[in-house]
Amino acid sequence: MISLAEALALYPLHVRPLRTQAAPLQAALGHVLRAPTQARCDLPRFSQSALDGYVLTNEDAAAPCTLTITDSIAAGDTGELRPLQNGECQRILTGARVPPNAGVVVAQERVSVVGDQMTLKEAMKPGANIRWQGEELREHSTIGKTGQRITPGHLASLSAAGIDQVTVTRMPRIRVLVSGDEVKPAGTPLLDGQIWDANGPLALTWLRSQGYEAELRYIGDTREAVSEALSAALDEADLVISTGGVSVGDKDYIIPVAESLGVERVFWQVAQKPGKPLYFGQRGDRTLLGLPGNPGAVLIGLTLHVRAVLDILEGAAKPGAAFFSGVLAQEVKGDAKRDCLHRMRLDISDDGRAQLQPLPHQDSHMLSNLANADVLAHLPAQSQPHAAGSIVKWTRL
Ligand SMILES: Nc1nc2c(c(=O)[nH]1)N[C@H]1C(S)=C(S)[C@@H](COP(=O)(O)OP(=O)(O)OC[C@H]3O[C@@H](n4cnc5c(N)ncnc54)[C@H](O)[C@@H]3O)O[C@H]1N2
Ligand code: MOO
Repeated sequence: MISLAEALALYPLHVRPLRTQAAPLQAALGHVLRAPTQARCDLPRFSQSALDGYVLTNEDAAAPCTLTITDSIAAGDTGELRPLQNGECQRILTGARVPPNAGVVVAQERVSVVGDQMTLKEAMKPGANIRWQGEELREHSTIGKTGQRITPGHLASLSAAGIDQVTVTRMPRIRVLVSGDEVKPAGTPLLDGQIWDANGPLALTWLRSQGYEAELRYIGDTREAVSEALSAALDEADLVISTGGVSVGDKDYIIPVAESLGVERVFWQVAQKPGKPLYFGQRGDRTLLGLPGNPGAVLIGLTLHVRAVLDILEGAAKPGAAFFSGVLAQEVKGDAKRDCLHRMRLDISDDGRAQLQPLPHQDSHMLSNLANADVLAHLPAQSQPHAAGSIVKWTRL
């Protein structure tokens, strides 16, 4: 058995990022950038007004004055601009280009206008209310680094800088195999000894919530069924996620069958609770994560292990779940041998402290507390209890 930290450290040593491809920007949301992107223009692209008002020279704006309004410039006007003369100003709208010798823009609320005469009542600071060309960034400067996952805001900033195509990893192909003779899809009538499926919905909707699509297959507990399904999945997918059948029971076929199909084991069994009998193996560039069947173990498998593998496949700079610190609100029993991953409620107090409220029903066959849980707290292996008030790491569920 290896520690959770050791398991997470092994993924980057074995999983290789998928090949890259050019993608139109709009299709790149949620993908990881695999080459830096450079702005194709200064931002702002040209010096422009920040307000609806009047544009004048710095000399005229240095003292109260009355000026003649000679021109009007709107956002989107592309014609030649007439330079300002002393004693003159121009009407200007937000986002419009300023004339070449513009000094300031004054908001229309701060002046009085009679006919074509504009009166400035008080002196203005040079440069006021103009968004200067390149003040945010310069053409060719980097606005996206290799390894960043593209968010809507990042995508918008790339678009504003003239980037319409980016280099990203293609989306990983994922297959989910839910094993167990007892497991039936929700809605199916059950016989004694059968249960409704939790792992299939958990895996598929977790993947969808992270931006991935996957195909799901149910497999019965025979060597032949497991072999046929695993073989097909390993042929088709970059990542195969199975649930169940990885412990020591008579019908736990996932590992022996995978290895008979050429999968090489990297590890089996991680000192984590829940989810101890987790399996990680590879056949060439294909990865198999065999998650233990208890739904609580699947939750940890997805949040920590699948997350890390997907991030590496996509070339993310910081693979794996992001952890933050919080204060444990109540004492929690320790486990001498395994790191515990507890589902908790996160409260941010008025003084800004992240308080973690442990929830009942943490056993690995239980999921009902997820109706109230926001985070997974990582409680390192220790025999003594985790004291109320101690600082622990947590990640979002
Ligand atoms: N002698 C030992 N027995 C077990 C050990 C051990 O170390 N020695 N480990 C236990 C632990 S810890 C876990 S976790 C489980 C994992 O076993 P498997 O991966 O083989 O999972 P299954 O036996 O197939 O299922 C476990 C449990 O989960 C239920 N299950 C399975 N699939 C679903 C599903 N899709 N939806 C809802 N529930 C599901 C299944 O009915 C079982 O109750 O092994 C322990 N045993
Ligand atoms: O590892 Mo199991 O998920 O503890 O019950």
